[in-house]
Formats: sequence, C-alpha cells, structure tokens
Amino acid sequence: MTDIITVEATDLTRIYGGREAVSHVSFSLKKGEVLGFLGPNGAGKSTTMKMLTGNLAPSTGTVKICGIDMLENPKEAKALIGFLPEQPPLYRELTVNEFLTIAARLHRVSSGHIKAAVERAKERCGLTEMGKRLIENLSKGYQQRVGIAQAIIHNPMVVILDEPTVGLDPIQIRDIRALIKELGGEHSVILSTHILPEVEMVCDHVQIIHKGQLVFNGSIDVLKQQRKGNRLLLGLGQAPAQEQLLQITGVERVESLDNGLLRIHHTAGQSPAQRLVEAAVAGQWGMYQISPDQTTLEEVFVQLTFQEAA
Ligand SMILES: Nc1ncnc2c1ncn2[C@@H]1O[C@H](COP(=O)(O)OP(=O)(O)OP(=O)(O)O)[C@@H](O)[C@H]1O
Repeated sequence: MTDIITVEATDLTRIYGGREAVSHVSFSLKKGEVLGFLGPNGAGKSTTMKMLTGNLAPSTGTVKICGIDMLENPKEAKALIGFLPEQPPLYRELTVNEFLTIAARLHRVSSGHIKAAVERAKERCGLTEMGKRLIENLSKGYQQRVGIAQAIIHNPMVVILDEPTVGLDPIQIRDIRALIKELGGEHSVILSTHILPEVEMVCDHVQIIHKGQLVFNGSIDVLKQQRKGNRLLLGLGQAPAQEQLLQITGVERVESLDNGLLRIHHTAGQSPAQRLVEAAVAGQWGMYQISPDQTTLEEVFVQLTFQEAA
C-alpha cells in the first residue's frame, strides 16, 4: 500500500425531499486499500456509491478521484473508476468476450488494446475458459465475475462494488471475496455491503454508515479492538453474593451464564481483573478462570448503529 490518495470525499450530503439521505460524509482512500462501506438497508450506501461514481450529484460536498474533481471534470474522474452496481448491467444474450469487448469500448480502451484488456480481465476474474459462453448460461457466481471483469477492464485506479456477493451460494461468495481481496493489490477498492464478516475477511479499513451518517471510520484492527469490549469472563468455584462483586471498583454489572461462568461488565478502560484476582484469593472463591470476553463484530455493529434505539 502507498500513501497516494485515490478517493477523497469531503462533506458529502444528499438531500431527498428535505431529508438528508447522506449527511456530511468525509473520508479518503489510499492506493491498494480495500475499504468496506457497511450499513443496514436504507443507510445511504447506494446513494454514497452513486455520488462517488459521478452518477448522482451531491447536494453539497465534493468527490475527488486521484485529485480530479468529479463535478468539475467528470469525464476524467470517471475514467479512473470501475463500478459494479447492485444490479450489474449484463447483456445476457452476449458471450463473455462480446460483452467485455463492448465494456472496453465504453471505457475508451483504445482499439489496439481491447483484445489484451479483455484477456487480462478474464484472467484476473477466473473467466479464461468462459469467453465463448453466453452470459445467460453462466451461474450467478460467474455472472458476477463478468460484472467485476467489466469494472476492471480499463485498469482503473478505483473499483467500486455495490453488494457484490448478494444472491450467491457460499462457494461463489468465497471465490468472489478472494477475488476482491486480490484486486486490492493493484486498485483501491470500495466494497459496499451489509455483511460484517465480509468486511472482516476482505477489507483493511471499514466505515459504518447509519441513517446517512458515518458512525465508525477506522481500520479493521481498531474495530476488532472494540470487540475486546468492557467485559470479563470469570469462573469461580465458590462464588460470593453478587453484591460483593459489585463492590469491587470498576465492576458495573454481573451476569450469570448458563455454563456456570460469570460475565463481569466493567467501566471502560478500568479493568477490575487484578482486583478480582486479589479478592478471589482473599475470599477463597476458587477462581479457575478469568479472561476477556470479546464481543462479536455483530455486537459492535449493533452498538454503533442502534445506540439511538437502545
Ligand atoms: N431517489 C430517491 N428519492 C427519495 N429518497 C430516496 C431516493 N433514493 C434513496 N432514497 C432514500 O435515501 C435513503 C438511503 O437510501 P440508499 O439506497 O442509499 O440506502 P442503502 O444503504 O444503499 O440501502 P440498500 O442496501 O437497501 O440499497 C433511504 O431512506 C431511501 O429511502
């Protein structure tokens, strides 16, 4: 990964009928980075993708692709982007070769380079053997590969994929995710999805959007750090009354789990682990386990996106 900024979105806002569908979204993306754009249905992902790709004008804010302003120089900026919309524009009655040739022309690949561009895109997307097949006869997973192949045919700096694994079976999903990860080496990739594990598997960086606003923007590692959360698992042979545990500084809540363990919820940044160990020794509670209790990424997501509802 380099420090070249390929996408810079500043203060993007889109208003529909007086309502902000996307509200003051800013972020940047570096070359080689895979960014997961994560949010529940209706969060504003597609609206943001359309603004990034120049298919929808923002109400306010700017998009720059490799420093080129999308509003001022749309043709130049768009030439640097490959886009796979949620509904891929596939011509089902064409063969893979025919379709990719048209896509190359539309992306202004010069005629002398079209054949090589088609071969390379097929090779990168695992379609080498499929050139003469009609798109309508391909499985959905292979059709999706064709969709990705058309997005990278002109070797763009930035590839934007809107929900690319929806409707695929588990093996197809695995293959497409591997392909997306691989694309990150040469391109910057933005992957819009509502699937958290997908982001975890494929992306370096994640942004979570909820009701049009970014509620998280950071590396996957930072998100995983949040999973460490503010909880401990405690195993005690002779557990004292909960009141006694609650008297220990930092302990906020105690939960009894089905497996006999206690889940200790504690104040952020104030792990009571050492105090618990000391109290357990002094009180002869028979401590056999104390460990961090990681929240799942799903829980982090719910915390971040539904905190208003909680
Ligand atoms: N053309 C439009 N006119 C009015 N409202 C719209 C329009 N397009 C989207 N919206 C609204 O803007 C909000 C964001 O929609 P958007 O499609 O960007 O969400 P999304 O995160 O992509 O969801 P999904 O995964 O369901 O496509 C939603 O409340 C939606 O109803």
